[in-house]
Amino acid sequence: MTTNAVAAAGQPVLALKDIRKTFGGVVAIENFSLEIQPGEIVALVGDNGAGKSTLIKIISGVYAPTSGSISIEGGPVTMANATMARAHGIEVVYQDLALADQQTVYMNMFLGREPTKAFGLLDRRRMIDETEKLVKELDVRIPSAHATIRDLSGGQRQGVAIARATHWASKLILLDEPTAALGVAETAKVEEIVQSLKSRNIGILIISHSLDQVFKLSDRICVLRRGRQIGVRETKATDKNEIIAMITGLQQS
Ligand SMILES: Nc1ncnc2c1ncn2[C@@H]1O[C@H](COP(=O)(O)OP(=O)(O)OP(=O)(O)O)[C@@H](O)[C@H]1O
Repeated sequence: MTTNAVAAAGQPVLALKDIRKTFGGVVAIENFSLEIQPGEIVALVGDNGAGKSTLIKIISGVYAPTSGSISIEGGPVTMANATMARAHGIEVVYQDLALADQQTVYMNMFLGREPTKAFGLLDRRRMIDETEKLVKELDVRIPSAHATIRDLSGGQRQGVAIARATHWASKLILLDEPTAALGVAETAKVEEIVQSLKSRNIGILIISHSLDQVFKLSDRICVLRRGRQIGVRETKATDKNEIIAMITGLQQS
């Protein structure tokens, strides 16, 4: 084990402490603290406007928190922009699939981070090999690494987006409503892929409006209401009624 690995052992991949974010007079997030362990899936739930997207944007370097701290494997970091978050091993998968439609699957896996060989030429062989290996491992069923994104179904595209995040994320993947635009069978396939990421020892934070999905995938559930962290529950030790009551602030009968 390297010194870094020893230092990191037992540390959460991500620790947020007392995060607060305001937009002018609007308090979008207050007093938010959460730790995510390697191999853990944490679901972030809350009604519209609860602050979920704001939190994802803070973790991925899109917004700076107004106050509070972020640590990766125990070391404090500043996430000044999205590039910095990526350099810290954090990748985001959005519901609207930030893929280049006209490009092949393998080009999409490396967008902006293409490996090169002599004279700055793209190392296409390596891109194709790495793409094929990963889509096989994750069982993303696409015709080929050469397929063009626009010819794929929504589920296949989301599979590619998750594979890309998996390729680059050494610490954490943020999934923002990854199945919102998908049908039933495609959702099931994407859920299977997300589940399989646990064995890669990275942390996963997933935003979902589907409590079925949250209960199927997560180890813990974190509830936000109007920017406040209402509580975090072990998924096995709670039920939908309790989570709905936490989301709405109303007792379930
Ligand atoms: N750029 C911004 N400028 C001003 N206010 C903002 C901005 N982004 C978010 N907010 C406010 O912060 C609060 C949290 O919004 P956020 O989008 O994070 O919620 P959400 O839980 O992701 O909601 P949804 O489920 O509808 O996407 C809301 O009151 C919203 O209006």
